[in-house]
Amino acid sequence: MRLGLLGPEGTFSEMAAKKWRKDAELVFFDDMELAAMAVDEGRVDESIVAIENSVEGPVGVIHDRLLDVKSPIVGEVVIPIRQCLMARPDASEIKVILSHPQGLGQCRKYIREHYPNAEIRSTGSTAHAARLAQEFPEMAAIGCSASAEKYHLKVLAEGIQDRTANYTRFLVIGKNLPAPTGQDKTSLAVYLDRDRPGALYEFLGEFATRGINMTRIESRPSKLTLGDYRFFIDVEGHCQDKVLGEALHALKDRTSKLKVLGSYPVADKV
Ligand SMILES: O=C(O)C(=O)Cc1ccccc1
Repeated sequence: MRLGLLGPEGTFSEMAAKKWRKDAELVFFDDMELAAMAVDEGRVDESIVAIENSVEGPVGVIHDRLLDVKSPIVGEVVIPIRQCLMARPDASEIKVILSHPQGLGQCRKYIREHYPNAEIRSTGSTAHAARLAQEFPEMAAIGCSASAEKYHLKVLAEGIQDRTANYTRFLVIGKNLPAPTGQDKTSLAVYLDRDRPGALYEFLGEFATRGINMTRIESRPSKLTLGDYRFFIDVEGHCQDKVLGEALHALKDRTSKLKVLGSYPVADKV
């Protein structure tokens, strides 16, 4: 089983990948979008990508990318995120702080208070930041303690995220839709006619009237014009469940621009 993810070694994505599947062969990509597309391209059997964080919010590019990905979402993994600041053991004064935009966004307060004059630079991943900090003594990286170990860096501070409770949810993209388990979630993307009052209300009404619980709604720009959006919606249930199946059927009659991204078992609570 080949599992694609954001690299290099030592990312939070690797932590999530190991939680999802202990024995997979990990295939690292330079950015998450490449990992998201890798199943469609036949490079891997599954991919794992971050979709949202409890402090910093959605990973926009992955939402947008899911519109083109043909392979279904087959699972989700939630992991706690504890951010560390790390630098070479012989680090000089820290002039530059590096991390993935999600890492920087989760530690804004810490950076502002402790390194108000540092230059902030975003990198492809937290492990990529650690790898750079290994080369330059004036740089520090924000990432997980595993990457400090991996790149022989000293942890200068631990648990520096703005909120102690900090969780990231990852999606697994795979080849085949898993069978219903009774504890599932379905992810959808929809583009609605914005010039009609009540379009979203009516759309969501198909769930509400059937007693289907919505667990998430996210809007993303359609990229067509300003003020035009797509909605990413998660609801409880599997698309092959009777009631949700009926709701989806009714919705497909309402709009041709509905994509079922996948149905998958709800992640274990963390
Ligand atoms: O860069 C990483 O380590 C990732 O896997 C992306 C990410 C970054 C910060 C928090 C969660 C996921």
